[in-house]
Amino acid sequence: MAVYTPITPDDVTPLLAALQLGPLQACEPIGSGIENTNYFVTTEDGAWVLTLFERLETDQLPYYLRLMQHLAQRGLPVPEPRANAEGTLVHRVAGKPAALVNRLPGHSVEAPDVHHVAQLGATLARMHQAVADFPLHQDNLRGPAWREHIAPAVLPYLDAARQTLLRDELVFQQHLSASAVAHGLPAGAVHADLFRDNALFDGLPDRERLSGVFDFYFAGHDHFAYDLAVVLNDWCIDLDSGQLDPTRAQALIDAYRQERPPHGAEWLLLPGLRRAAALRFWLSRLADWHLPRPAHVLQPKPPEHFERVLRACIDTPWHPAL
Ligand SMILES: Nc1ncnc2c1ncn2[C@@H]1O[C@H](COP(=O)(O)OP(=O)(O)OP(=O)(O)O)[C@@H](O)[C@H]1O
Ligand SMILES: N[C@@H](CCO)C(=O)O
Repeated sequence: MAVYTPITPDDVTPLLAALQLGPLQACEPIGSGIENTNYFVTTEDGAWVLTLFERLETDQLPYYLRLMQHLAQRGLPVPEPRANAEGTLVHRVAGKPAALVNRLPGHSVEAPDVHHVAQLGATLARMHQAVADFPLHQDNLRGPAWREHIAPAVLPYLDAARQTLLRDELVFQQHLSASAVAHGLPAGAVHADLFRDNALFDGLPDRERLSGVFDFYFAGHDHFAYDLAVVLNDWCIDLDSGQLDPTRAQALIDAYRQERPPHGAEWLLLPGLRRAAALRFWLSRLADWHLPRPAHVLQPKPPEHFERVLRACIDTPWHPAL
């Protein structure tokens, strides 16, 4: 249950007035999610999600909220943060920085099939195209600099074989990041954490439509092909083995390239970028597991899953059929 900051109607009413929304009808805590406090809020104008940020500070939020606004205003299925009369997207509720976004319909899909991943691939490509004129910049805060910083902190918790895997992979990734071909890859503001639990599908079984993509709070500037690698490593992985399911992966890639045909170098580097993506989540899960931040991560996710994904990426690199 992720409600770190309980709120009452009296906490929400001033915000609704500032956002020119009708009177509060309901306000229910959302149980899922581990990072922030989230509430479903209903007014006569519609259904909303109120997020009270428990980790990010007010001055860190505009990048993420402006990116969501940018994508939503270009027709992507992304929640749009509601602005006050001054155009401000970051508000304050119960002493915490807060945002109010429209509530998307649907539910998350735990076992996606080719139909789901194809829709996700097409939407991801449209997101990558839509950020061409996004004016803000923030580095991916879980990118190479963070990787080099966090690895020594988790290394002492690993056995010898895992230490070797981690050290070798850091060296491989240093070479990849420094290569001329990597520097030439198309890049922009990317989601960088678009896992199954950050998308919603709506509609009849077998005909479900992607209704939304949310949780942009790890977004940053990175290669589009890296974002694609993050998505492949979650949506197209067999959770029992950590192996890529080539049928789903090919369906996702086919849908992606119909919307945005990637450059040759993006295909060339995809196996290495899948390794970078697996390493990023292995490291963050190791850090959450061994170095938990007080009261923030209640249920750390098992790091071993991404260790297996990383080993599978190294042992059986996958190249899509083009
Ligand atoms: N705009 C939205 N429309 C509908 N449901 C939403 C929306 N935003 C969030 N939710 C619901 O709230 C839940 C929690 O949101 P989210 O995953 O962003 O939690 P968090 O704690 O902020 O982040 P994390 O997943 O990193 O722990 C989601 O699983 C989803 O069910
Ligand atoms: N999607 C991440 C958590 C948020 O970064 C994971 O599964 O480890």
